[in-house]
Amino acid sequence: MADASVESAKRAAAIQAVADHFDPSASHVGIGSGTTIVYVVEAIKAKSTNPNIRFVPTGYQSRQVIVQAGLTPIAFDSLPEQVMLDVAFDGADEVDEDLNCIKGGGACLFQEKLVAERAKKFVCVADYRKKQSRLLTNWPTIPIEVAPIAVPTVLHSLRVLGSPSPKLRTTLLEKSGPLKTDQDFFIIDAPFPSLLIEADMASGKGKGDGSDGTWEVTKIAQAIKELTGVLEVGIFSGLNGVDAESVRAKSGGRTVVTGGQKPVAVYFGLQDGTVELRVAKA
Ligand SMILES: O=C(CO)[C@H](O)[C@H](O)COP(=O)(O)O
Repeated sequence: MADASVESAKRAAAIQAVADHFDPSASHVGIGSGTTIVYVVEAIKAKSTNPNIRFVPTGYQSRQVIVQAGLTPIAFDSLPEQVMLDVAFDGADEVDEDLNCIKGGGACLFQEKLVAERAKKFVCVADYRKKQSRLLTNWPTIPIEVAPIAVPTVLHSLRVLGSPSPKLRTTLLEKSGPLKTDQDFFIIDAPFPSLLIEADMASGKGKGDGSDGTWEVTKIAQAIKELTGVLEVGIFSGLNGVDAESVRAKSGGRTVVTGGQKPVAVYFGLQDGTVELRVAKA
């Protein structure tokens, strides 16, 4: 059963995030997946006056939420090539102090990453349980979307990378979510020791490349993504949309930046009813 304090924390954070980042004159808005996003859509619906806005879902559940609110969905692959989303909102399973996120608790990470990277700014909304200083503190595992035929080899490779007991997801987590993804792939949940951020490497807390048992957020995401059979990894790290755009602009548009996965802002609903904001460092 939903915990009332958690639910009101999600709602408070959603209302604040939408007040700060949803512009009713926007033309395209990304909508993530999960339970928190329902409150975001509720707040958007209350503020939206423009019938021409198109909402881009991150999967089946997300599309249902958009349609049930009476808003108009548009499929990600129907977006004209030049169109960027004005903003994308999504939940997260855990967020560290550099705004790196773990996502995929609801098995939607692949489309969530496509949508986040397509947005000029990506904004996360979460309750207090998700607010941590390092990833893999409270949320135990990295969700990884894998082709069914590759599950045994990816499980083996994850153990080689240092995950003590990666497991194929065969039961629902506490939240609702399919065991097969919208792509008909599987999810492996891989535990690792809590992940280092750049400041930890600078202060000598570990090499962060797995050689001493420590992994830095982006390095483990890259190492897992390189495994054949892995479609996507539920770590959102690297650049945020604003920084990615400035890198592209400086190269005259010739650099394809894989990134823009990180939120520019995360709104945490707290237990006392207030909302705490974490923003990207300047
Ligand atoms: O990544 C996700 C789904 O794959 C969700 O955004 C994440 O799990 C947060 O969900 P909730 O808002 O229900 O806590």
